[in-house]
Amino acid sequence: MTKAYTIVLKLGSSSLVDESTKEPKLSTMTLIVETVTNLKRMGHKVIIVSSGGIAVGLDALNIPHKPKQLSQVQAIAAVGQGRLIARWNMLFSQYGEETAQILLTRNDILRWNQYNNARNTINELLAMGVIPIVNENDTLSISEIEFGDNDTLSAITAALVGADFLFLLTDVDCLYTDNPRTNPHARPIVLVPELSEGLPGVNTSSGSGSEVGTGGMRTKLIAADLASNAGIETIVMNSDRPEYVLTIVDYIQHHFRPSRAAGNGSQQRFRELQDAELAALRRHGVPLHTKFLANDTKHKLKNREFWILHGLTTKGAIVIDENSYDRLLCKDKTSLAPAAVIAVRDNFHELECVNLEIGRRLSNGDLDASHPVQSVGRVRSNYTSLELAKIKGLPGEKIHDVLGYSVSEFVAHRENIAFPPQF
Ligand SMILES: Nc1ncnc2c1ncn2[C@@H]1O[C@H](COP(=O)(O)OP(=O)(O)O)[C@@H](O)[C@H]1O
Ligand SMILES: N[C@@H](CCC(=O)OP(=O)(O)O)C(=O)O
Repeated sequence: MTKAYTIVLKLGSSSLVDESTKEPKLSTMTLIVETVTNLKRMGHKVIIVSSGGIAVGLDALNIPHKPKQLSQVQAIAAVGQGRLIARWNMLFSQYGEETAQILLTRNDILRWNQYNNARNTINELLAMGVIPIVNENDTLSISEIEFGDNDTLSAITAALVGADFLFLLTDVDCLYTDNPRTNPHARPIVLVPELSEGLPGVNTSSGSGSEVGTGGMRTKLIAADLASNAGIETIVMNSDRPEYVLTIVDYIQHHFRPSRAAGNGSQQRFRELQDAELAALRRHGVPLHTKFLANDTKHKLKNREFWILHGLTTKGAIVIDENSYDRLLCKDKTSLAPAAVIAVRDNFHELECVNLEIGRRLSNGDLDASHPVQSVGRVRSNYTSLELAKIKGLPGEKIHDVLGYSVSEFVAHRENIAFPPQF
């Protein structure tokens, strides 16, 4: 291996804790520590996203099942997170490696400078040779500010630091056509060139396979989609042989020739793609895993766009007309004027992140309720929903006349508008 990569390794709870006894899987953790140490010695930078705080807390407090009450879960996480990080520390210290704990909620990346601070801190740790270990701050997290699952958090972390690879280590070998725990006929999916085209014949609806996991394969697909949008390749693999991370990185670098342009195609084409890649894996002695290819540079989101689309929680919606949307998309990149706005939905404060939707305008200027609206992107609005309801449809110069003040002639400045990659 020659090129130095930045690699995010996400470990699910079921990989770190026995799902029934809740006892630590120390042998797996040791293998992970060895793998991370080896990757570091090869010149790669590694960030761990470690689940397991709640599962470890359940074990420490002798509580058999995760309670429903939020405050109890938060208390359990406070106990478990300390133990979890102590375990990682103890194992890494055997190899002379230093670790750092980073606990995040969406509140911590609410402002652009906070998001950048988080990046700077992680980069500084990497430069110091320290291994950052990230988890959601479950003790303080409530639904409004939570990432919800560590698959999503790991994708956001990977995008934050501009990683090359995101490895989701879990308790199955790869993505299958169906849950392999319940369907013995489920077939492996080893290559996904284009997640946005959907996955013909793949069912991930059964959720988590273990009592300690969150989200199952569904949240891994969401994470892969986010990472792909940020230009990061995602790999789903089994955590029982973490040293295979090295084999897989080596295979991707030296043997795998991605052809994302081909897309997934029809169900028949998709199956052929799987057969061809399975044969290649066997030929090169590479273990089963799923590769989700990344968007190319042209279709990859810039940092700030990623932050607006995926880092921030969204409230309400601003509905604009199609022509205004086309103007926002075009190359000269205009800002969003109040004249474009047809309707405002739900309540939001200024500079909160709001869904941007397109709808049809009736001749009286109102929204045509008989026509479906379509979500197209997100904006950070300069005005609250109440203010916008008063100034919608007006030219920017009229804002002062109506409100008695004007923060800006635009509803949202260009830098606060983001769209998913356009293919
Ligand atoms: N199509 C599928 N392919 C593979 N696994 C699936 C699929 N659908 C559901 N699953 C379940 O997803 C589980 C992995 O997710 P999860 O339990 O959340 O693990 P982790 O704790 O590693 O995040 C598997 O154990 C499996 O039961
Ligand atoms: N933040 C939580 C884990 C949440 C989560 O997504 O769990 P998992 O599906 O096991 O990766 C914890 O530390 O217990």
